[in-house]
Amino acid sequence: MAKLILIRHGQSMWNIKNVFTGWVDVPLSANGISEAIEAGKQLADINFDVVYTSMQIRALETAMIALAQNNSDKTPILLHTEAKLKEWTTIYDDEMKKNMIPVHHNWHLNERYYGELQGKNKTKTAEEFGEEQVHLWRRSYDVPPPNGESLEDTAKRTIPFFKESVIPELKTDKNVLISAHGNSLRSIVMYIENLSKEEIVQLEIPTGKPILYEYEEDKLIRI
Ligand SMILES: O=C(O)[C@@H](CO)OP(=O)(O)O
Repeated sequence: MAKLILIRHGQSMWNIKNVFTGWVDVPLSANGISEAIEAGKQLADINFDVVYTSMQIRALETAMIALAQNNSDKTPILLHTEAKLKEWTTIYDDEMKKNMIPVHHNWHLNERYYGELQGKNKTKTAEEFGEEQVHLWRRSYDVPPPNGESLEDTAKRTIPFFKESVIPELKTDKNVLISAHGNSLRSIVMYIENLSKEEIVQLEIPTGKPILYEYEEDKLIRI
């Protein structure tokens, strides 16, 4: 039975500083690296066939560090899409293909774009605009932060991508790892688990803790 694992990146350097990050490309903290190692140990016996990450370094680092703990002996290989890099990519023979895990990085999985809040301290922003307003910006489904994306806007890019790229892999019995972000993953979990606009407000996804699903008869069941 195909498995789908979602993981939010490990703690980033701006998670520690409590700063809105969104599309700012901040790396993992030392603690975030440890979280990715721990997650990788937990997933060590899953033989992954394909990996999807956002374009952001914290998600890529998390996937690669976690896979360094894997028992499968396959090599995760980042597939660049930029013209020159693609041109230089080797064509692998079947034997090599069996021993590699293609890693696709795609902006559709990027964190929710946080607009004018990016780079601002979360506590100070709540003091300035009020707890309630900031909570709406952070967790509601359809209230966008100033000049940023609402979760609904984020879902408009994550869900078509998930349906077009990830579901077909699961249908062909592939084990898939998605390494992404608190809110881009909230939109995906909302879709998979059919959560309402009210329920999604409550959903928090911690850093570096894998969420496991099994794909059976066109359904994803959390295990
Ligand atoms: O800053 C961000 O991009 C996100 C995730 O860390 O913030 P929030 O805690 O509001 O989901």
